[in-house]
Amino acid sequence: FSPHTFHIHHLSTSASRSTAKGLRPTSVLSASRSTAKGLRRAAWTAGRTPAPPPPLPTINLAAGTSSATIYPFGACVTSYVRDGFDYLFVRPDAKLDGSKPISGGLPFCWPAFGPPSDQNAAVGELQQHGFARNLEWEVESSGGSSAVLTLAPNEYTRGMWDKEFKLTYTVTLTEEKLSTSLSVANTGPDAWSHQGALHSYFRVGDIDATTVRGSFEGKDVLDKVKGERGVEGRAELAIAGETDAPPVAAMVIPR
Ligand SMILES: O=P(O)(O)OC[C@H]1O[C@@H](O)[C@H](O)[C@@H](O)[C@@H]1O
Repeated sequence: FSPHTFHIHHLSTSASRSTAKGLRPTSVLSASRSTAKGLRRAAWTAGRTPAPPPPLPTINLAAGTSSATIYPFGACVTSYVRDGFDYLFVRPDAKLDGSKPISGGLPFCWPAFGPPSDQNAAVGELQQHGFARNLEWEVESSGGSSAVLTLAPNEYTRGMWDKEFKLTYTVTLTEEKLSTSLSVANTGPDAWSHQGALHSYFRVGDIDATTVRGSFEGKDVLDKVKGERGVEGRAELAIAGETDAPPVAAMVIPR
């Protein structure tokens, strides 16, 4: 068994009530890209309301022989074990101390997915992936096989994004299935646009035997490894090397 991982972005936008979905696999980052990412992340986390001191608290769910682990930090499900197999993957270099978002499991990108852009009605200059992954969520209820977590604005979010909202994330485990549901409420008087993406890390047993099917064909993609835009010609993706090519439409809600 050799563990590999790929991300799958389940992405939706709500700018014009349209939705966009994108699937994007990736593997190991090159050193220079990783360094650049680290610097951007450090700038982003400076000034954030601190996470609780490590070790971060976790919520453990159980249903029969299945189990799941959730970090209220980022409302991130980091483990889902069924029949002895953990379907989720946490990157070996992931930080689990609140110093940066958790790179693993089912992290949330909200209220933005793509990088800062003056073309983007939803996010403007907001940091790529938004701020929901950077914050400790409230645990509204937890026990046995389900948990409900919420996130509301604070000084940190208002400093970047002056919108009023309430996010409610419900995680439910049964012996056969893990279900997650995110509800986004606008609690203020003004309309706003946003994007939400589950930046999922799945564990796979054999990357050479893995393909990802989705509505990729004909989509403009930004190939971040090659540093160029292109059009995806395939409907089913095999992973032959480092892959980081999100669909362009998923990254920006046009103004
Ligand atoms: O924030 P994380 O979980 O470390 O994920 C980072 C990845 O996020 C993706 O959205 C980007 O396309 C990648 O370039 C980047 O490496």
